[in-house]
Amino acid sequence: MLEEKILVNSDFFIKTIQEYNDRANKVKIINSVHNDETLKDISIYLRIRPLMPNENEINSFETCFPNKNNPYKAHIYEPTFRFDDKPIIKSQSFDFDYVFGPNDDNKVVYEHSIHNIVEISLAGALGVVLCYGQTGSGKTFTINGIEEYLALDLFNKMDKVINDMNLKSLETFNERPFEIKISFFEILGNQCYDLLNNKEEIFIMEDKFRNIAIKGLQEYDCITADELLKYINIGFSHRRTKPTQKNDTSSRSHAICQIRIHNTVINQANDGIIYLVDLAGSERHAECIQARTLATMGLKQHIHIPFRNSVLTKLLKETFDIESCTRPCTTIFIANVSPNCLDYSHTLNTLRYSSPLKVTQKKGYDPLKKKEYNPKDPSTWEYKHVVEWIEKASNGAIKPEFLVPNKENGIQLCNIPEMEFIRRCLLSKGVTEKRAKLFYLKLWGLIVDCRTKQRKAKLSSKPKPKNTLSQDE
Ligand SMILES: Nc1ncnc2c1ncn2[C@@H]1O[C@H](COP(=O)(O)OP(=O)(O)OP(=O)(O)O)[C@@H](O)[C@H]1O
Repeated sequence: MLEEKILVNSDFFIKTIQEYNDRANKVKIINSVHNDETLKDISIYLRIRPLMPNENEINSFETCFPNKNNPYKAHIYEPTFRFDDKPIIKSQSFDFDYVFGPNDDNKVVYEHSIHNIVEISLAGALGVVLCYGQTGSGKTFTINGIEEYLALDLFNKMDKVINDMNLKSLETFNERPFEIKISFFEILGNQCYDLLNNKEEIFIMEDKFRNIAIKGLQEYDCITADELLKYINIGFSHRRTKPTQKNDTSSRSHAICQIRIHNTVINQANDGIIYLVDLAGSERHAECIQARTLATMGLKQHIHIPFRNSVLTKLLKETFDIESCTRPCTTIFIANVSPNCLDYSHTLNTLRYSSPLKVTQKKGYDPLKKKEYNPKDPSTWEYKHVVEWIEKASNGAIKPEFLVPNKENGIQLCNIPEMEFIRRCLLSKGVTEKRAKLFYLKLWGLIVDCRTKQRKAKLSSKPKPKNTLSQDE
């Protein structure tokens, strides 16, 4: 058996991989254009777990490593054999928005990749964290750890946000400006079950206005971080698991923790939502993410996003369907892998699948190149156009100095979450919450119209079959 042969030759492989890896770490980084500080629409991270004690016992060794000098690169080494049975190594490298190594604990993962989501969802945005990978690669370990830090962070950050948003100055301020509600459910094939309500069946449905609603789901109000954590732990303990060779408690379903943040001071605003998703292995959602990242890259042809094909992607439609999404949305995709030599082919699959999801711009695409000004497309507006639009569209009622105090351009204006947008509008004298909400919808009407026109234009420019992603199955 190949596995036995690999383990028998482990001394050779360990030594050779070490040499290869030392060499890979010495390669100079040229023109690396990563910027960790900016919160992108979609970020793709890799997490390599440590070897487990039971793997060490059988003489297993590591084949996947983060680059020591370039945190955006990972290397994988295939232990294999020549035709004459001589052991050899083949190496490959993959790029990510960041690579977490076996020594990075959940706190590091949380602080580096997730914590920004808390602030934006308190301001009304949508934040989605998806963990993906083969069985036993550390998905549940990661999402569980993130949930614990997030629960504490959410309650800690509330005071800061109340001050930053100046909520106390609003007439409608009350003692509990944010209500935090949690629900926890699992998706098993096309069926969904409420993990906080005796696994009752629930239904994810799309109404005729294409809004998604979950029928039958119980939500629990949490006053403290401890309460939030208590529900998270109950949800996890009720999840369907089955022992596998790799993992005694392998998950068979997607587990989704939904945290809804309702702002009681600015009632008109949509709630901020955080989804934490522990995925059972399936590639349908990754296909949607892939199509979604392509859709943001300025490609000429229309990219079809097959989000209606699974219950999960239907639920997370706003994440995937950039044309109908009416609020800022941030998605964090964490690919989890095992470094164990015996998991080599699964790990390579995950790397091959997830690394290209990272938004790599098309040749010749320059995100900094100025787009030609179009009064109907906010993404082309400079600050002066934003000011013009605010004054004209609000008949002078909303003061640009309050809505865009940092001289925001059109893209930045569209990225202001709803609650924050409404709050800024309320700083102009005489503006009511309802009027502020209508003004927000006016802006998003423009954005959606513009996206729809772009899609139609792309559709009419007849895509070449080899580049399209339009087959649903
Ligand atoms: N980064 C890590 N550090 C330490 N231990 C880890 C790490 N990642 C995973 N583990 C351990 O590895 C084992 C498998 O992890 P986990 O259950 O999270 O895998 P999984 O990908 O969710 O598997 P499945 O899909 O079968 O549910 C667990 O015992 C977990 O504690």
